[in-house]
Amino acid sequence: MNNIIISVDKLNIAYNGIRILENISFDVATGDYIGIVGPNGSGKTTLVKTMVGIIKSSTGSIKYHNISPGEIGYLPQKSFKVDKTFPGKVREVVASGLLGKKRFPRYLSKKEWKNVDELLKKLKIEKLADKSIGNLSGGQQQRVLLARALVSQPKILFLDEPTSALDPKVRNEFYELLKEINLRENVTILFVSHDVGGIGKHTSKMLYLDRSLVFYGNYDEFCQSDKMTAYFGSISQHQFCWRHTHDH
Ligand SMILES: Nc1ncnc2c1ncn2[C@@H]1O[C@H](COP(=O)(O)OP(=O)(O)OP(=O)(O)O)[C@@H](O)[C@H]1O
Repeated sequence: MNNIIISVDKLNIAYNGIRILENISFDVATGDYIGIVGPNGSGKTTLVKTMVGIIKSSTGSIKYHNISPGEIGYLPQKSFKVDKTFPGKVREVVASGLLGKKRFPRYLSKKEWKNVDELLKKLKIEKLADKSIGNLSGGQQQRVLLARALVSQPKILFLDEPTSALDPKVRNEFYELLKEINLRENVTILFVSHDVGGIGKHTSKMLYLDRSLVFYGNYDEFCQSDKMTAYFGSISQHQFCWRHTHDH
C-alpha cells in the first residue's frame, strides 16, 4: 500500500544484553492516530525512542517513507515536568521549537514569529503568550509544549505519556485537540498512554505492547478481540471498554 508512512519490521531491542522488545512488526499509515498502550515496563517508551532514533535496535528495521528527520516531532515523557522557577515565556518556549534547525545567529524571521502567534491561537493559548511557563497549570503547560513540537510543522508526532498528571476532563480535551490536529493538519500521531479506555475513544488504532506486540488494530476490534480477552480476562477488558460499550 502506498499510504504507509512507517514500516517496522521484526524489531528486537535489548539493553545490556537483556531483551526488551521482541519481534515487533507493524505499519503506520498516513493520518493514523495510534494509541500505544501496555503495562508498566512493557517497552512503550523503548519502542518510541527507537522509532525516533534515540535507541538503536539490535535487529530488524524501521523505515520511514517520504519523510525527512526534520518532519518528525517528539514530546518525551520528561518534558512535561516544567520547573516552577523556569523563566521562559510561553511565546519564547514555543518559538524555540524552530531554533534546532537554524545556524548561528539563530534569529526568527517576522513570518516565523507570525506562525508562532497563529499556532498559539489555534491551540487557544494566545492569552498566555507573555506568561512564564513555570506558572501555568499542567494542562496549559501541555498545550505550550505541544505547540513547541508543532511549530516546525512535523508530519509525524510522537508523544510519550503527556497526560498522566492531568484530571480526566483536561486529559480528554487534550485527546480532542490532538484529534483535531490529526484530522485538520493530517499529522500522523503515535501516543503512549496508560489510559487505554480514554485514548481508545479518539484513536484510529490501538497498539498493545507487552514486550511483544499483543494487539494492533482499531478500538472496536480491541474491545471485541478474543486475544485480548484471553490476555486480560474479561473483567479487565470490560473496564477499558465500558465507556465505549455504553456510548453506542
Ligand atoms: N536505559 C535502560 N537500561 C536498561 N534497562 C532499561 C533502560 N530503559 C528502560 N529499561 C527497561 O526496559 C523495560 C521497558 O521500559 P520502558 O520504559 O520502555 O517501558 P514502558 O512500557 O514505557 O514503561 P512505563 O509504562 O512504566 O513508562 C523496563 O524493564 C525497563 O526497566
